[in-house]
Amino acid sequence: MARALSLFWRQPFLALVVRRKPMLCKMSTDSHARKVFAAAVEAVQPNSVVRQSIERNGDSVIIDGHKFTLKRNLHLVGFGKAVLGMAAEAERLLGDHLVKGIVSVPHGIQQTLQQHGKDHLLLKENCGIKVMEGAKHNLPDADAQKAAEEIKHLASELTEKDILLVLISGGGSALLPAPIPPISLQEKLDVTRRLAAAGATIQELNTVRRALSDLKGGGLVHYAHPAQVVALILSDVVGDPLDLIASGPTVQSEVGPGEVLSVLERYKLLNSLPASVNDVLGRISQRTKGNKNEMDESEHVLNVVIGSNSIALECAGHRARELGFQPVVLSPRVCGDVRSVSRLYSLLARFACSREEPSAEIAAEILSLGPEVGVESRDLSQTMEFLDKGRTERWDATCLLAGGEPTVELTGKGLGGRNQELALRVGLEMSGLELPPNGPVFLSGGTDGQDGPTEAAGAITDAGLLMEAQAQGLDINSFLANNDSYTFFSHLSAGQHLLVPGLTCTNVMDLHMLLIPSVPTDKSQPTHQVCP
Ligand SMILES: Nc1ncnc2c1ncn2[C@@H]1O[C@H](COP(=O)(O)OP(=O)(O)OP(=O)(O)O)[C@@H](O)[C@H]1O
Ligand SMILES: O=C(O)[C@H](O)CO
Repeated sequence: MARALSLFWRQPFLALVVRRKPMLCKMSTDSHARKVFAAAVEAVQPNSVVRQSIERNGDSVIIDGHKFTLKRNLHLVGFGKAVLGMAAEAERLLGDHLVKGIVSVPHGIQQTLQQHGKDHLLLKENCGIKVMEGAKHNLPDADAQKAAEEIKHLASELTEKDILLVLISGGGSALLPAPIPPISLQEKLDVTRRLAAAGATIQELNTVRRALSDLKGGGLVHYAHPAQVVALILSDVVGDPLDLIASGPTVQSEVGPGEVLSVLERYKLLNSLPASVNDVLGRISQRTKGNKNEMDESEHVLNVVIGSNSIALECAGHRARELGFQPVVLSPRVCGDVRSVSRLYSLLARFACSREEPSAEIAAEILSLGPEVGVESRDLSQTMEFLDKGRTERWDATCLLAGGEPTVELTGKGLGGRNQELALRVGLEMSGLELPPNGPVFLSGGTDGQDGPTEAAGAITDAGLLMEAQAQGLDINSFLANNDSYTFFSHLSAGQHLLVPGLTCTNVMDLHMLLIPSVPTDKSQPTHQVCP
């Protein structure tokens, strides 16, 4: 068996320190999962990521190893759901050199932050940064368009002596709408809505948005030229692609018209586009990419990712270690259909908890899922190697962490989100397996604190889910068929499985966690743990 597995694993064993701690019961594991999730969210708070990325040194500032001289020449713009807290911290650190600023933030956010006691993420009155709220329900609207116009105006007045600090986070696309004339805001919105409804990914959506917008795809840099542009980015896209996060206003788009047209064709929109959109797409086809102006403009830009899913996973790992788990990070790029993703986690649970050597078939199935769920074979192999070591060396507990953004194909009309649906599916799949009764526990949560249109961020499940649901007269499969995971978890055990952290003020996609207890390899040993 070991030989069979070694065919799949090419990476050397990781050096590990094995510690002995008391075995965990399921209730405490559940609370540990919540603590680890909280640490992940804490690591990517907008104010702390900005604080960590800006080094102030008298009248100069160092960002990502680059030094800039401050001479009352700093201007600030921002757009995105987490940008207010980022701007508040930037103002605290650099406010004495700030000339003017404008941030475009979600409708109602200031009031919400106040109500949640998050005053440290709000800007002081008269601080020189104008806060413009818009994009109700995450959709571009006239208010967001006005903010985009003011941001464009601010950028276009800058000279080579100026620095433009650009704060970017998820939701930035809707908060910076600047359709290229003659496209109207409504026409642009209709195109993106139809693409989204047809199942286009965020990469595809933003490929099209960039082509129809004056500020996206490097447009903002164009207006700010010749000023120095420094963009601090909180990433909410798998793989942190600079040109796609908030549709890349500070990154010259390398994508030609062919790619834009092929997205529109893929979702059968090509023959039903408004004349204005066809007009703009036609003009883009004639524009030559990589011309001298664009190269000059790019030389004045520094783009830095200051917060991401990887950073959240790293800090989650530290917290897990403090709580007595051996952490292992699978990948920050988990995506694909929620069914394949749930299959992956239930297989990993089975693999880790096997009382005998796990079979080569499980390992092979895990590896075969890789391409569907966006995880490299190397990462899967390393993780299995780690889990196998934990199993054979009888570690007290292991914490497998991953992140990303799976997708749900909506077929029902229920209330739920991809995290709750994933947790429900993993719980259901684990219920059919022979697993120790004290674990594993699975958590899936959106780091923004909101999973789909629900007040929960996600849910926590384990192998006892099916029995628990049956005892309470809840039929998991009918809830799943109706995409009604939130309703299911609200009814189950008075909502105890729901993860409800409230407003987190950040967003670096989702976090997945599998907490795996120590598994006795000797069959004679009991597996039941009693909670104190
Ligand atoms: N009833 C449901 N069950 C399962 N998934 C759902 C349901 N309703 C919506 N979703 C999924 O939730 C996702 C939208 O979630 P959410 O509102 O958390 O946005 P998001 O993708 O995290 O965007 P943002 O980064 O802007 O917050 C969509 O992918 C959608 O398929
Ligand atoms: O604003 C957007 O385009 C999405 O949140 C991805 O960054």
